[in-house]
Order: sequence, then C-alpha cells, then structure tokens
Amino acid sequence: MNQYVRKAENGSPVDHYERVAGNGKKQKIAFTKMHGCANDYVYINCFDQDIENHAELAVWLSDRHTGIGGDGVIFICPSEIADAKMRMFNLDGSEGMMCGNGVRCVAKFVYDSGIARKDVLHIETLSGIKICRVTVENGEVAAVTVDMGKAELAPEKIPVLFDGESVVSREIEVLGEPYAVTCVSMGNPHCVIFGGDPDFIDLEKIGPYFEHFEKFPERINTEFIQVLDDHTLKMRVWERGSGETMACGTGACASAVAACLNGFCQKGEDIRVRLRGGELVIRYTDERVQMTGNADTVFTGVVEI
Ligand SMILES: N[C@@H](CCC[C@H](N)C(=O)O)C(=O)O
Repeated sequence: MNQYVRKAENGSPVDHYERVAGNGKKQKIAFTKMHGCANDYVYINCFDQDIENHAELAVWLSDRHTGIGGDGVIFICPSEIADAKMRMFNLDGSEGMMCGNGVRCVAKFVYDSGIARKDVLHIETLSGIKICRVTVENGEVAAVTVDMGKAELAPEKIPVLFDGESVVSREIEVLGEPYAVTCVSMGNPHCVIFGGDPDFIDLEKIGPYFEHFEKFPERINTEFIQVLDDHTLKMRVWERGSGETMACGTGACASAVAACLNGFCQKGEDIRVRLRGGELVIRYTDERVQMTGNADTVFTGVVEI
C-alpha cells in the first residue's frame, strides 16, 4: 500500500499528507459513496474487508482530484455491543468522535446491505451507542431519526477553555472582530455564532481561525447561524478537519441547542435547520437531542490501494 506522511505547511495551521513511494503490494477495496444533506463520505464495509492505515487512506480517498472524493471516509466495522461500529475520519486524517450525517448513512448501509435488517439499529461510535430509527421506502432506507444523546454544556467536557457551567453568548475576538459564541458538545465540539445571513461570510478566510482558536484545545467545528423564525435556522459550517461542508448533523444539533439556550427557539419543539445541502429536523430536550434527515447512496465501486 502507498504510504502517506503528515506535513505542516509553513505558516499554515492546517496539516496535510503527502503520498510517498508504495511497497508495490495492491489491495482491492469495495466502497459505497453516500451522503446526508450533501455531507458526503466514502463508506467502507469492514465486516468482510481488512483495512489498515485508516487515517492515511482517508486522506487519499477523500481527495476530490486524486481520490474518490468526499468530506472524509467512514469505516463500518463489526461491534460486540451494537449492530455495527462506525469510525469516521475527516479529510485531514483526524478521527472524529461522532458524525451525525454519517451515522444516518451507516444505519442505511447496515439495513440495505442486510447486515441487520431492523427498524431500530444500534450503531457504536467513539461517543457511545446511537439509536437509529429507519424509515423504509421501496425496501430501502430513505430517512433516519437518530437519538443523539444528551447535549454536553460543561466547558471542560466540550472541551473549551472558559469558566462557568456553560458557555452561552460569550465574546471572543477573532481577526480583530468580536463574536458571541455558544459552545456545545454533541460527542464532538461545536462553537455556534448567531448573526446575519451566513451566505455573506468569508468562511474560507475566518473558518480556520475559529478551528485553531486558543480557547479550543482540540480544535472545533464552527456554525454560523441566522435565525429565520422561532422554528427555523439557516446554517453554514466550518468543520474541524474538513473545512466547509454542505452540512453537519452534529452541528445542526448543536445549533438547535444553542438557539434554545439563547432564547431564539423552544426546547421540545421541532427546529428546522436549513443547510447548504438540505434540511434537518432537530428536537432538543434536557434528556436528549433527536435528529431526522435523509440518507442517500450515490454510487458503489472498487478502488485499488
Ligand atoms: N459532518 C459531521 C461531523 C464530522 C466530524 C467533525 N468534523 C469533527 O471532527 O468533530 C456531522 O455530520 O456531524
């Protein structure tokens, strides 16, 4: 298999990998390209394929020019405590603890492929087991509702470097501009900012500065939100490890939680989050956050590594 080495560009906080000479041995891997709200990943079934070097493979296969193309790679593996286990890697090769759009697609894959053909599927993630209820149309999963568990607000558990019991509308300065941030963990860290139409933000420019801001020791996913009404949010996201994506499921959940904490929306009611690649419906209570959205297969193939 070809090897990859991690390189840090001069002056840039973002790491990248460079491909170096392989050892000549080749392996054919079957994959499925899937998306939830256009947050697209390459899915690899590890029930019947042995994979090594997950991070390096993720960097290569995610590349939209020299790989298959996607926001990262998700490995679907056997689990001793659930129907399947997912491991997700961002396109810089970092492993994510949780992926909301990914877990819906994993549930669809597990159901459609026959690994477990049940209406309620348990998927193990690095942030615990997620319970997925599938909606089946014409014999295939079309949508999934996921119990995402409890939203974590304690700064040390997110983790973010603020004092107090939670971080709601606290001011930070990024590139000389003040921003009021609300921080939430949905198994992974999020920083939510409310303001005007996010279409007008220069996300490529400011996104990396939030991702690497000094108060976020494990980097962060950042959501820019416009409140359209008390049940509807418009969102753009800069994801840790992947940059701007068309949608982020955990980000939509964190934004709905933040909207309730800031008094824009109400707990226990459906909140629609409009993302660049589609819409998710989120419901937040003290006990759990529920997320409903699509899960689509785009194509399947075989790649030689
Ligand atoms: N797109 C995902 C989140 C993926 C992981 C994230 N970039 C992280 O590193 O925490 C989602 O739909 O939740």
